[in-house]
Amino acid sequence: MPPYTADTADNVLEHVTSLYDSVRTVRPLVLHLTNIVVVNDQANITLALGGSPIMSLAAEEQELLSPMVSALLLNIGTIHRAQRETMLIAAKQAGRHGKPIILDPVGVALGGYRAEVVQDILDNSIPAVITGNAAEIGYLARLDASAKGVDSIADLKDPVRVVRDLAKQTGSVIVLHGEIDYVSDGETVVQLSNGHVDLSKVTGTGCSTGSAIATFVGVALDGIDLNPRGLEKSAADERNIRRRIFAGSVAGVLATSLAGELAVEASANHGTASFKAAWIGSIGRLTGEIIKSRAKVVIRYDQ
Ligand SMILES: Nc1ncnc2c1ncn2[C@@H]1O[C@H](COP(=O)(O)OP(=O)(O)OP(=O)(O)O)[C@@H](O)[C@H]1O
Ligand SMILES: Cc1ncsc1CCO
Repeated sequence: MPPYTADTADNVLEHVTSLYDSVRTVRPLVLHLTNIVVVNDQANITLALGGSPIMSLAAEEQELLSPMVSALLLNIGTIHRAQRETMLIAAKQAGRHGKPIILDPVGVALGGYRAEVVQDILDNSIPAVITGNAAEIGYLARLDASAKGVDSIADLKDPVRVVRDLAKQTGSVIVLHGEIDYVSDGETVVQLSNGHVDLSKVTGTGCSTGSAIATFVGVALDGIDLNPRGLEKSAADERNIRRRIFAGSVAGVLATSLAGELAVEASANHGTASFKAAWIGSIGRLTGEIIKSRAKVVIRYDQ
C-alpha cells in the first residue's frame, strides 16, 4: 500500500484502489463463522472479489484453520450455543496467530442472548472491525456508555460522533452501514454516499459487506502479524495497522454499494432476484478505476 500521508478523500481512495489492484494476487483466505441465511452469498462475494472463502461450523478445526487464514468473520445472525463456543475458540485462536477479526453483531439490538454472545466475544478479543447497521451500532454505543456510567446515550442523529467514539472506546474500526455509510478508526471519519435503495430489499447485503470488509482487511494486513510475540509494537506500527484496517473497511463498503449501483443499471427492474444476481456479478467486475471514478467519499471533521 502507498504510505499514509494525510486525511484526505483522495488519500483514502488511493489506499482503497491499491487494495482492489492487489486482491487477486494476495487471494486472501477468509474464514467465515456465519449465519445460515446469507452464507452462500458470502462465499460467492468473497470469490467474486478475488478472495477465497472457507465456511466452518466445527470447534475442532479452528486450531488448524486459524494459522492459514487472512481474516476471521464472526457473524452472529443465527447464533446458537455450539456456534457461540466455536466463535470463542476461533476468536482466541485469531488472537494467538495475530489474525484480524471482523465482527458483525447481527440483531444485537434485540438484547438477550445475542447481546450476551457479543459481550463474550468482546471480552475475549479486540475485533479489527465491528460492522453493523444503525440499530446494531447504536446498541453497542449505548452499552458502552452505560458500562462507563455515562448518563447520556449515543444518538444516531449524530452518526459521525457515534462511530468515532465507539472506535475510540473499543479499539476497533467501526463501520455503520445504511443509506449513508460511515467508517471510523477513532480519528478519521469517512462518509460514503454510494449505493441504492434496492440493496435494502434483498436480505444479506449488510452481512455480505462483512465478507467484503474481511477480504480487503486480509489484503491490507497481508504479511502482518497483529500480535507479534516478544516484540513491542511502536505507536507508528499501531497507526500503520489501524490505517490498513480502515482502508480495508472502506474498500469493503464500497464493493457492496458501488456494485448495487451497477446492478440497478444491469438488471433493468426485473425484481429482487435478478437484482441480487446482477449485484454479485457486478462485485466481480469492480476495479480500482471504477472505484476512483464513482466513489463518493467525504472526510467528516464534525465535533
Ligand atoms: N437506501 C439505501 N441507499 C443506498 N444504499 C443503501 C441503502 N440501503 C442500504 N444500502 C447499502 O446496502 C448496504 C447494506 O445495508 P443495509 O443497512 O440494508 O444492511 P442490513 O439491513 O444490515 O443487511 P442484512 O440483510 O445483511 O442484515 C449498505 O452498506 C449500503 O451501502
Ligand atoms: C434474516 C436474517 N435472520 C437472521 S440473519 C438474517 C440475514 C440478514 O441479516
